[in-house]
This record gives sequence, C-alpha cells and structure tokens, in this order.
Amino acid sequence: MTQLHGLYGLTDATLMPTDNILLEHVEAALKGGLSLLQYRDKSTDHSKRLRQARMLLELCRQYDCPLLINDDVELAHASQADGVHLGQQDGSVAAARAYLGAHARIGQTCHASLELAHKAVREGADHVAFGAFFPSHTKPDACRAHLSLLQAAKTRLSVPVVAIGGISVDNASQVIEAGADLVAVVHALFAAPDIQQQTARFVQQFNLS
Ligand SMILES: Cc1ncc(COP(=O)(O)OP(=O)(O)O)c(N)n1
Ligand SMILES: Cc1ncsc1CCOP(=O)(O)O
Ligand SMILES: [Mg+2]
Repeated sequence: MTQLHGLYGLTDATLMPTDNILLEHVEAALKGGLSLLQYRDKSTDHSKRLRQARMLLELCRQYDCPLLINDDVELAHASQADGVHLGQQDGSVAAARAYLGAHARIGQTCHASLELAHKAVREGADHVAFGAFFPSHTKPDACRAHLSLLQAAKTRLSVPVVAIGGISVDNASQVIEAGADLVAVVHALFAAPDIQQQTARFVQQFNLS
C-alpha cells in the first residue's frame, strides 16, 4: 500500500451541491496534485451518496488518488471505495477492518489524544487524524489540538499522521513542520476561486518544508 503524504481534500455538500459541481471541484483538486480524497456527506439520501461515491471513485482512479468514505463502512463497501474514515462515534476500527478487509485504508479521528491514536493503530488503523489545529469554518465546535501533539505523534506512532481543522495555505507550513504527513482541508480548498491553483499552493507547502 502506497504511504500517504500531501494534501487530503474532504468534500462538502454545501460547497458542492450538485453532482456536476462536486465532480468539477474534485477534478480541479486532482489536477492540482491532491493525494487523498474523502467523500463527506452527512445527508441521509442513500441513493445520492452511493451515486456520488461511485462517480468520485471513477474520477479518482483516473488520477491514481485513493478515495475514502466518511463515517459509513457500508457505503465504502458498496461503492468499492479504497477505505473509510471513522470518528470516535462511527463504529470500531476493528469491525471496519473485519468488514472491509486487509487492503482497505482505514483512518480514525483521534482529536487531541495520543492514547486514542495508539488504540486506533492497535485495532488496525492505517492512519490517524488530529485536530482541529485552527478555528474551523466547516466544524466550528471541533475539539482543539495543539501543534506539539503532532511532534509527539510523529515520534511515537508508526502510521501517517493527518492534521485537520482550519488549515489554510498560510498556516499549513506550521502543521507540516510539526510533523503532519497529510493536511486535511475543506473550506480553504473547496471554497477557493481557483481550486486547481489552490491545491498546487498547498502541495508547494510540502515541498518547502
Ligand atoms: C481526516 C479527518 N479527520 C477528522 C475527521 C472528523 O471525523 P468525525 O469526528 O467523525 O466527524 P465528522 O467528519 O464525521 O463530522 C474527518 N472526517 N476526517
Ligand atoms: C471534519 C472536521 N473535523 C475536525 S475539523 C473538521 C472540518 C475541517 O474543515 P475546514 O478545513 O474547513 O476547517
Ligand atoms: Mg464521523
């Protein structure tokens, strides 16, 4: 399995309200050099979610970019996506691993806790996510984490570390220098006027560090 590194985009149903806008926005990010995509749609419209997940998978395949599904192992399985992202309330990593198999990529939210990260890795997570490092437009009530956590996570964990929450082109270098392998972004990426160029700006932050 290729080690993950770089910009991790999360879709947003408000910023991408139709299939066409979703595909256009995601393709622009893929052209700019996106490394990983998460389909994040909190609606209960199952047929829309399955249709969009399948469309995104077809698009991501063309750019060799893995696709993860937020929250929903059944949707990940049905759409044949590359894996799933689970929060602490979204079912266990061990159950997702058993359901999706050894090749699935499984990430888990660990907020600001190294203990949760160790548990996630023990249960079979491939990568762990910490945050929010900055005030988030998309999730204003997200638990906050300190940059020093990334340094500790890098030295103690064997899996890629994701930083999320309020990350912009202007502050991304702070989380990258602190140890983030992946920078996960919604608003500063998909609300940008030129998404391809914005993606390239984020990717450049990795090359500068
Ligand atoms: C990469 C990444 N990190 C954290 C989250 C948040 O997951 P969760 O706490 O389950 O919250 P929701 O995204 O489901 O609202 C994430 N999705 N992706
Ligand atoms: C899903 C999630 N979990 C913690 S912050 C966040 C949202 C990140 O979005 P943004 O990049 O707009 O702050
Ligand atoms: Mg969740």
